[in-house]
Amino acid sequence: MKIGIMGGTFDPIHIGHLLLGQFAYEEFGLGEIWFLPNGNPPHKRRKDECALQLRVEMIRRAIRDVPYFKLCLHEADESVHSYTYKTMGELNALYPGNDFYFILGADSLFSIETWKCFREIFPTCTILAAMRDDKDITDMQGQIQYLEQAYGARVCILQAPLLEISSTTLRQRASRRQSIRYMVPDAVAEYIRKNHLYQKREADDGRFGEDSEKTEA
Ligand SMILES: Nc1ncnc2c1ncn2[C@@H]1O[C@H](COP(=O)(O)OP(=O)(O)OP(=O)(O)O)[C@@H](O)[C@H]1O
Ligand SMILES: O=C(O)c1ccc[n+]([C@@H]2O[C@H](COP(=O)([O-])O)[C@@H](O)[C@H]2O)c1
Repeated sequence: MKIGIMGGTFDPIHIGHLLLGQFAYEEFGLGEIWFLPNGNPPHKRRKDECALQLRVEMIRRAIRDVPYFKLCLHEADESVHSYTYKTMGELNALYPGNDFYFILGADSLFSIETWKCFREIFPTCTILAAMRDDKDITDMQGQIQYLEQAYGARVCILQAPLLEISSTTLRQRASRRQSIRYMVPDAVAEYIRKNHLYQKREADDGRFGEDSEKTEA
């Protein structure tokens, strides 16, 4: 089977991630998309980060209605750093009949040479790279050609809607008690609200996320 791997910190998961999964599934004829939350990402250490268990719960809620979206807990260990080269090597060994497609945004494609043992990633998967932020198609094609020639990487452009949305923006909006509706699935917004995630104050005054009971107009 052709498996898409959507790796990320998912703090929190948002519709940008889900759309990448959906478009990769359709465009490349994938059988399943595995959402792979990293347990202990060495490249992302922040004071306000959510514990792995909470990030996983948000993914569960985000993907529960989509039969071909799965949760992959292979990196779900906060006691060790998560490294893609290691994970992809292990997934290939564990599931030898599958072909893996690693899905990422342009920011990740341009920083991949800073990843640990990054050369070892390329033989384990085809990379599906989506455009993001300030990188345009010419930048992307240049970077793809470079990675192919320098390392024998297999990289394809993933045509997905360009969305200026990030987990950083969502954490900021949540901490300011601005709505995150439409940027995350309703079930994720509800989970964030109920558990007071990304908020400094303990109590929920009901304003957050505009998810309090509807009144008639
Ligand atoms: N809006 C988006 N468009 C394209 N790719 C995205 C988008 N959001 C996230 N990605 C990609 O999804 C993968 C996982 O991203 P991650 O979980 O770090 O989310 P993020 O929104 O980039 O988080 P943060 O703002 O905390 O850095 C990365 O490869 C990233 O490039
Ligand atoms: O292996 C590494 O050194 C490495 C460095 C940066 C990012 N990654 C992986 O790239 C994916 C997207 O990461 P991020 O930072 O956007 O959440 C996710 O699966 C990370 O584990 C991996």
